[in-house]
Amino acid sequence: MNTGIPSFIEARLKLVRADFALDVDLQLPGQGVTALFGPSGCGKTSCLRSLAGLERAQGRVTVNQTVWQDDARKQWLPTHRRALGYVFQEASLFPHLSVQRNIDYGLRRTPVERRKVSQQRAVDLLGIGHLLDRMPATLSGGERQRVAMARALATSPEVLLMDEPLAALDAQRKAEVLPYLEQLQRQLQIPVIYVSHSMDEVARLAQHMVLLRAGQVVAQGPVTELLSSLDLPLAQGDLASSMVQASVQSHDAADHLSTLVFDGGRLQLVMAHARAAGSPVQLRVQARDVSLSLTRPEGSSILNILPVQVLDLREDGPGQAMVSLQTGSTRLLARITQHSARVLQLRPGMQVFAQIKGMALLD
Ligand SMILES: Nc1ncnc2c1ncn2[C@@H]1O[C@H](COP(=O)(O)OP(=O)(O)OP(=O)(O)O)[C@@H](O)[C@H]1O
Repeated sequence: MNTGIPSFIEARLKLVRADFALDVDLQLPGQGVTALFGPSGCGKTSCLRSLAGLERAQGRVTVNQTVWQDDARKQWLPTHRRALGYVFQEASLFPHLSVQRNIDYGLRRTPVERRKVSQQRAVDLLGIGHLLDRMPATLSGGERQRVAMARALATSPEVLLMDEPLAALDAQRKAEVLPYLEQLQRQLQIPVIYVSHSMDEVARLAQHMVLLRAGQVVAQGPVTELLSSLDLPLAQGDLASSMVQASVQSHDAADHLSTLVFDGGRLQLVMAHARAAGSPVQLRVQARDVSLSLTRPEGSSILNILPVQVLDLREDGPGQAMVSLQTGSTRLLARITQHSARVLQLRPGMQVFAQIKGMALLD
């Protein structure tokens, strides 16, 4: 949405290669995580490298109203003069320097008056205090990546650019690093642009998303909106899902059942480990796990039944229909058969009941 107020990051970039052209116009927020998302080869890395000045795209880039590049005015800041931190897929630490000295190296680049994140803070946030004397070759992949993030943070960047920082890690190491990324995001006011092709990662980390395809922006906006927009490929097919931001209201220890509240109602979820009342909880609800009925089902084993309004519906492959739904400000998707959509005579604006058969806890 163009409000006339400049976004924190504005980038108009064109890059032409033999078999590929990047042509994007980005307006990105100054807080939270923005995911650059799309299929392999769509230009995510090229876009990130162009923002950093590691790739010589044509156009204009401003960050917090500082011009990083403006070809019309022949302005170009080289990468080392852009206030950014860059984290690559494979941690690129200096092998001959200890963890401490790797971090010092990042810090030296930052003039004292621009230092907002102390070295101690960066070390604490990434939980690497016990690793400072170690050499990079002795670290696990996950630890190396945490050090790389701390080094990037210690430069007090205006923006952190991360190119699939978890891609080289196995599932267990990923699970180890993800909480640090979340922590970093919650505790600091530094916006992160995060390249990923994993929807799980995006759903868990990002609030904002740029959807790329063949070098072009298909859509950009809040993740929850893009996920449930029936015009976009994310809300199509068997893997479509929506997100619910909730918080814990109470926990029944006997049944391990937590009651969660969100803008749109209440949900109940079995949680092995109780969380304190008020704790935030992020849920992913798959469209195929949501069914619809015209009246509130009685005597069902399904715990979560919500009154919702039908926003829109589309055919979604042979015999299937995708229905977008709203309750409060929360959007849900239901993937049902076209037969059922016809029998229920579903139309935009109708009030129905959504039964949620399952949901995944994302954090
Ligand atoms: N240095 C290069 N020289 C020539 N072509 C390149 C170069 N780097 C990338 N490309 C091409 O540019 C296109 C975009 O690549 P890019 O790496 O930006 O995509 P991506 O979305 O990040 O992909 P992936 O998810 O696989 O990492 C691809 O067609 C790729 O083959």
